[in-house]
Amino acid sequence: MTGARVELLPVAPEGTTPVGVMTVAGSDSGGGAGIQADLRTFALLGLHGCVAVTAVTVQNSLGVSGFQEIEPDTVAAQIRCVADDIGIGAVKTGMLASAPIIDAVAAQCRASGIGRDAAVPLVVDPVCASMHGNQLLADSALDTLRDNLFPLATVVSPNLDEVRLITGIDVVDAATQRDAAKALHDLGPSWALVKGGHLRSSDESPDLLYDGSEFVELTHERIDTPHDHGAGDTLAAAITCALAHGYTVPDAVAFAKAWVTRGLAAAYPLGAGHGPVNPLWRVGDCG
Ligand SMILES: Nc1ncnc2c1ncn2[C@@H]1O[C@H](COP(=O)(O)OP(=O)(O)O)[C@@H](O)[C@H]1O
Ligand SMILES: Cc1ncc(COP(=O)(O)O)c(N)n1
Repeated sequence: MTGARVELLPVAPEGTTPVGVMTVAGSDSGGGAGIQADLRTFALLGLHGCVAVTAVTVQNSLGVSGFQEIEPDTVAAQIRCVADDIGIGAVKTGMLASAPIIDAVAAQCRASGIGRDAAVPLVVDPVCASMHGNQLLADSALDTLRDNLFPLATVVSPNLDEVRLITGIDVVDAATQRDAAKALHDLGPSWALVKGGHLRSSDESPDLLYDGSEFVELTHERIDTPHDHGAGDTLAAAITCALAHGYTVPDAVAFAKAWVTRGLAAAYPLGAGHGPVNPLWRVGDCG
């Protein structure tokens, strides 16, 4: 299957330093989501990707059978040492696993000038569970996520299950999607993005962005594929790349939406379960 043409980001000439971005996320041993998905998008969009590992998941195409968290101080130290030396154009968070890790990440972001009121934009993808339903964030961490990380975010990007956990709102149509965007925005991010990937009632994939005054609707065709592992990570990673290039949030999300849709159109089977969103189409495009 081929998808629509995507306008790409500028690429640094050979031998010059590309724009840098960082993901603060969990490792997916199956290579479909988490850090592996983020780095794939960072690289294929021509950015230099840095990583703060939060957890190591034991995961394949069928699900997550366990994970080991990284010490909160070690997570924060990874952010600090990269910010102090390499510099970062934007940061994305994904799986954060626990309240102590969220607290450490939020404190380090404040200290390193990362966040909505600082120089470096912060994309918070509040990963709570895998697409297979395996829990990736402790229930006890939801309050910390809402109170300590959301107010720092330039944009938050929950899927509909995460919206329900965070706001209590069950999004079933355009009206409840607006209610959810308002409730998320009330938690303090500059922009709230309510992803409509799980709204299976239409032949579109409607996402809704809100900054407290303006709603921006971003809709693309729905791709008919079971291979959508890592879609949320890929979207948030591409938003992060575009923000690092200086895009506004609505332009960054519009760019990322086209990127993830193209990756879904190119998705491939893997193992016995769900294959990943596939930015590797870009390699063929280059050759
Ligand atoms: N089948 C699909 N076709 C087109 N876009 C999709 C499809 N599934 C998800 N998306 C889009 O991919 C992005 C990630 O959405 P979603 O699947 O809701 O996130 P998550 O992976 O966090 O559950 C969103 O922009 C959503 O609209
Ligand atoms: C390490 C890690 N991070 C994020 C996800 C969510 O991705 P998905 O919703 O596609 O399972 C995941 N499964 N694993």
